[in-house]
Amino acid sequence: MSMVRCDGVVQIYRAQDVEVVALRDVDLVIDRGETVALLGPSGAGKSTLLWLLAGLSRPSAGRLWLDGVEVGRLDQRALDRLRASKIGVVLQNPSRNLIGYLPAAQNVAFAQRAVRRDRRRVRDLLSRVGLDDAGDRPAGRMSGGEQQRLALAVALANSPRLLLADEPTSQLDPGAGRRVIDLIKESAEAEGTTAVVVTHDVAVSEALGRTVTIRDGRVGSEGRRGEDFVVVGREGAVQVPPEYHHLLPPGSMARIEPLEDGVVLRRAES
Ligand SMILES: Nc1ncnc2c1ncn2[C@@H]1O[C@H](COP(=O)(O)OP(=O)(O)OP(=O)(O)O)[C@@H](O)[C@H]1O
Repeated sequence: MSMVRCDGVVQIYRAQDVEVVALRDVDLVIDRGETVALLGPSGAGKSTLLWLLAGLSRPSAGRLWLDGVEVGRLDQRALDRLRASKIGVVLQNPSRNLIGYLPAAQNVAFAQRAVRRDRRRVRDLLSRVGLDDAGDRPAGRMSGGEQQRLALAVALANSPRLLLADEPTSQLDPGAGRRVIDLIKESAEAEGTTAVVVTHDVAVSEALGRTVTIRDGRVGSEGRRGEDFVVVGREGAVQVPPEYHHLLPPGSMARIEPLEDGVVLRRAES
């Protein structure tokens, strides 16, 4: 069964009189144990999608399943329970994941409140993010990079089925970034944790099993094993990647030439 299934997911923000369509008809299936890098330009809708997958808001339209359960059918309490027991989240600003006055180790332990407490896992996670000796330090007194690593330990504390992380290496040097990547991959391999990671860090996207690129609120392309593919969306729509806009600029006319295994798009001379 898939861990994540989005079926025509739409997300609209309403601020005063203005509506922003952040996601439009997102179709996406992520299997259990997959590691996915969510890529795309600023404002494309990556954080919005992550927020929905975290159960932190509900889609404006469309259907979303997490671990086989349709989110729209859960009441708030059931959704909170699903989040606490099955989902781990690293938000973009790491301090938002942490309780500043609590020592690091207690932050990790607190994240186990909905599952069985496991002190060994707390110690092990702190060690794997390179914070072995920092367990007694209040999270609020840690550097941005330390908080970012602690936030990952907190997100993994409850052995989540689904790990969601928004730019988890943005404040880390390459060595610490590598540890974070390794921990995400090892969790997937050893525990079957599905991971979806928003990132601009090439080291992260290259290390994960699959890339999904969001452009203008849609799944524009996907990459597997180093090869990129455009995705034919609903009603047959395809996004021409920006690197080919000089050949086929947005708004230009094109001819479609059928081949046996697909079609070719050629700019029509005006
Ligand atoms: N709370 C909000 N209210 C109104 N509009 C919002 C809100 N959050 C996001 N948006 C808008 O929704 C769109 C998608 O934003 P989102 O943060 O999901 O993009 P992103 O791909 O994560 O960008 P970045 O890489 O810069 O973080 C943008 O146009 C953004 O301005």
